[in-house]
Amino acid sequence: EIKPTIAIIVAALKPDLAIGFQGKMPWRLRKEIRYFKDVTTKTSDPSKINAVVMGRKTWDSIPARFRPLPDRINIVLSRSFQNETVDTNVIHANSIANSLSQLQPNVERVFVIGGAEIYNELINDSRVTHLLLTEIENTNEDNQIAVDTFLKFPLYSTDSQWRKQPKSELQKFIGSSITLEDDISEGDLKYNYTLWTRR
Ligand SMILES: NC(=O)C1=CN([C@@H]2O[C@H](COP(=O)(O)OP(=O)(O)OC[C@H]3O[C@@H](n4cnc5c(N)ncnc54)[C@H](OP(=O)(O)O)[C@@H]3O)[C@@H](O)[C@H]2O)C=CC1
Ligand SMILES: COc1ccc(Oc2cccc3nc(N)nc(N)c23)cc1
Repeated sequence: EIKPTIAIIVAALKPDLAIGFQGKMPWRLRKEIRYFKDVTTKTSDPSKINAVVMGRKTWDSIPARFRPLPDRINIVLSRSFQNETVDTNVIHANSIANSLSQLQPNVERVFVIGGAEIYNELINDSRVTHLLLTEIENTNEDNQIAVDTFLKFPLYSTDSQWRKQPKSELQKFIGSSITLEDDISEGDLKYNYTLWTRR
């Protein structure tokens, strides 16, 4: 059967690729959150739906009134889950493999949305072929951002198998209805959307 594309989607602060602080995101970037919602929700085939995969701790930290993330299948991973559909659009699974075997045929793309433990495992899973990384930079060295959680992604080493794609490839991947701005600034933070694929 056709296998859905599996993409990691994450926003990280360069150069150490920080993503969290005390269980939450270290920043709130309005336009970036809209990009996340639009990219993970939009399908090219209107009869299909996308899925988002997250760790149990990330699910637990979504306020109950805001979960499941709307208009997407929500897959939650926990080692203590059986593999079952627990609610409309909510699937419990104890491995990414099992969660993928439970997907209906109308799923177009699968997005891995966090958190740290899930990211750092799945970046090494060959089924993950795309990385949508929002690269954030702090333009104010006098105002350091508190972080305590990092991606362990081998992106910048010379022998890395991940290659940053040109912006045109990112635009193709997300579709022309989503506008890609460059060097977006919100407060002290400046960020760019990037697409990486395995070489
Ligand atoms: N900057 C960004 O874009 C994002 C940042 N984050 C940040 O990440 C942090 C949360 O990440 P983290 O604490 O690592 O938690 P996660 O959300 O990664 O959840 C971890 C849990 O997922 C389950 N799990 C992990 N691996 C597997 C596996 N192989 N099979 C089955 N279940 C598995 C386990 O659940 P159990 O214990 O039940 O077995 C584990 O405790 C927060 O700071 C959050 O803000 C999160 C998303 C996006
Ligand atoms: C607490 O629950 C959640 C925490 C983080 C999360 O993921 C994101 C939230 C907001 C913006 C996000 N931006 C990018 N590029 N990637 C993500 N995974 C994002 C989704 C749910």
